[in-house]
Amino acid sequence: MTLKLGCIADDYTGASDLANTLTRAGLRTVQTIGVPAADLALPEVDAVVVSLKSRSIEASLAVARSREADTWLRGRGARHVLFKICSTFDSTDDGNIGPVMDALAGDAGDGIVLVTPAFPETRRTVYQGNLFVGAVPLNESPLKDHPLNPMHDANLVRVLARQSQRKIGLVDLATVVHGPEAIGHRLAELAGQGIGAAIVDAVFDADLTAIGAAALNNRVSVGASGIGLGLARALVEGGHVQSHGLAHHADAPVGGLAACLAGSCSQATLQQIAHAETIMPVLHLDAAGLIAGPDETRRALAWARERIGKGPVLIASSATPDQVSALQARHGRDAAGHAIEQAMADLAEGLIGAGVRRLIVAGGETSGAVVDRLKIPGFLVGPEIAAGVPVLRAIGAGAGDMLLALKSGNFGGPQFFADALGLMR
Ligand SMILES: Nc1ncnc2c1ncn2[C@@H]1O[C@H](COP(=O)(O)OP(=O)(O)OP(=O)(O)O)[C@@H](O)[C@H]1O
Ligand SMILES: O=C(O)[C@@H](O)C(=O)CO
Repeated sequence: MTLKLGCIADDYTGASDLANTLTRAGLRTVQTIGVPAADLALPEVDAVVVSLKSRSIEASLAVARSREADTWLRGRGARHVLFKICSTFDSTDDGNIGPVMDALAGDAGDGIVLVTPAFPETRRTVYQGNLFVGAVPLNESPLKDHPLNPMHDANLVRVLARQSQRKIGLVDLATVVHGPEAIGHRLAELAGQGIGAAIVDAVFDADLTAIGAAALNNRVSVGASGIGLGLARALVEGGHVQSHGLAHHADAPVGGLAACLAGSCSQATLQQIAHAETIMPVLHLDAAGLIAGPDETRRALAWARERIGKGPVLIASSATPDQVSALQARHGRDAAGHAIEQAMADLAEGLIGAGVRRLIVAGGETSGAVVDRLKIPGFLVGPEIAAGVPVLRAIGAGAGDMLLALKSGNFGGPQFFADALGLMR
């Protein structure tokens, strides 16, 4: 295997978002869970997206795991490695975007790193270094209420400067519109001024093409699926990769029962759960009960077993920002988050034991806990359900023949669960 592109994603939904984007841009792509074991039979691919659950862990651990993935990817031919972060730059002043970027760029010998979370297809744009979610700045969007990484500053030059040892600069839109050479010249100018990373503006899809072409001149870049799209286009248009379609049998039916789990508390997910209540049984979990002990998950599994033979069900811990804050005040943010993630993993394990083979999970951290518990080593990419969310087919020993969808909290329309079930047969 000689990879044309290596990617390290800081959560599992973000990894599947990127794998979806690369696949649709013509790259044969596989998503792995962690650095693959030697016995994982990978198909011939152009790109590998190594999923880590590293977005909200201690920074030094995120750095160590990311460097392991970087070594594995470069050992299989990847000349360029994209560190895939959230399009809403989910992080705190303690990291982990800055520390991981510093480590990967230092290992690669890159004097300056191109950074952009822009992904116009999902209405994430960057202008003068400020991140917009739709029409509002990041700090006025629902991301200000994120349970783990509330975002209170839209200016990414400031945000990254608080996390990184490098000086952070800006490549503005007026430069980007003049193409990859102009971007490259500006990056060189900034590097000459001692700048070690630059937030790069992107508002339109065409900006991603220029940015991707410029990024390939370096060995590391940082961003979301938007820069991934730009990198893929540059690889195909530069003749480095022949464009391909979906992996063989990635979308073949598996049959079996279906279920949905929601741990995301995003505004989009809450809307999707409300719609799901019009088409399937939905159980709203007692989050405090999940933290208290196993009784709540036992109750939920019994509820599910009574119903899943008749059709899909949805089980949600999701709650409004006020409810989340109240629970976190009682139990602590990280402790509450971890306990609920593990409870959702317990539920997933129980649902698989009850015959579920088609599983939809809403939330990045929630997906990480579920996939780790199910010990799935990797995924092939199937059809796209919504922007940034593909059907995934489990691969690897012990995975069993399963279809999953790992939905980023903010992605998908109100009918997402129905749309996903319609594609996961
Ligand atoms: N009722 C609740 N109260 C407090 N925390 C909750 C509740 N339900 C879920 N959580 C926690 O909130 C966090 C949700 O994070 P997760 O990454 O799963 O979703 P997300 O951030 O919306 O998705 P993404 O990362 O893909 O954008 C998890 O730690 C989860 O355990
Ligand atoms: O880029 C995004 O917004 C998503 O892929 C994500 O990272 C969700 O956790």
